[in-house]
Amino acid sequence: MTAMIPTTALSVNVNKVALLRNTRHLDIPSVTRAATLCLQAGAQGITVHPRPDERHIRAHDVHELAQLLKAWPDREYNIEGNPFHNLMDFIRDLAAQGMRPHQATFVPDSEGQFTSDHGWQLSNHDAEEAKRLRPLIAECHALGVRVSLFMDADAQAMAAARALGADRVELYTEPYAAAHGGGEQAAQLQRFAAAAQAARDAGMAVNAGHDLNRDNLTGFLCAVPGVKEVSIGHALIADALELGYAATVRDYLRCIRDAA
Ligand SMILES: CC(=O)[C@@H](O)[C@H](O)COP(=O)(O)O
Ligand SMILES: NCC(=O)COP(=O)(O)O
Repeated sequence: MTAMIPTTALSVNVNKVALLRNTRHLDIPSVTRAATLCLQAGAQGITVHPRPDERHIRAHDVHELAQLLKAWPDREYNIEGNPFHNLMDFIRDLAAQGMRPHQATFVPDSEGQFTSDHGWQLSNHDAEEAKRLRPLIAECHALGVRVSLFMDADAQAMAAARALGADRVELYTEPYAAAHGGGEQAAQLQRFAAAAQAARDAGMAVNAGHDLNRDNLTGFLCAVPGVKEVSIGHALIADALELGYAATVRDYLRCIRDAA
């Protein structure tokens, strides 16, 4: 099946399928089967965030999904994680085996972090961290892998992200999701729109993710036009428990289309 190319690509994060699978030694539910069903339903990509504690995605999942994505040449594989922990090893291994991901999303999580809750802080006092990121971004580029930096919606920080060589930023959308439906929603959307514009002005494309769902996705994309990719996991997999993968993915694609 050929995926439609909407303005915004949907990358399904399958972490939570692995989380459920890991509670037994039976290999169900299958992570690769979940990814296949999402791709068959039209998702434009698959995302994983292999955390160092392997609470959900494990090393073999990263490799099996890379193998699977080879059979879907018009779809993208996005691997998220902290490049100072385990992420670079995955990227180097996959590239050495001819299965490089399309995109690496660098996330500043600590080892064992509950879930991602902030983007990179690239202000002057963290110059040391920025210095360590630059060569890793260059290494990804040399391997043919696009780099996206996970960032708070701070317009002022976008030039610094670009100066490190980032191709994209992924805007951390939890503050918008938490404000959705309340008095702060409009102000949050303004912040995100300004940050997205600043990123584009600096020469980067914009991704978004964290706690996006069927209720808040269309509103976000209407207020923040031009987002290249949304990566969605927790809510989408929860919806799939009720609706099935295919119906769920189709409904998220509808949410994206409704914003176009
Ligand atoms: C960077 C980001 O927002 C996602 O990777 C999110 O953190 C998913 O991770 P968990 O599924 O471990 O919560
Ligand atoms: N980059 C965000 C992601 O992959 C999924 O986040 P969530 O939908 O699980 O909150």
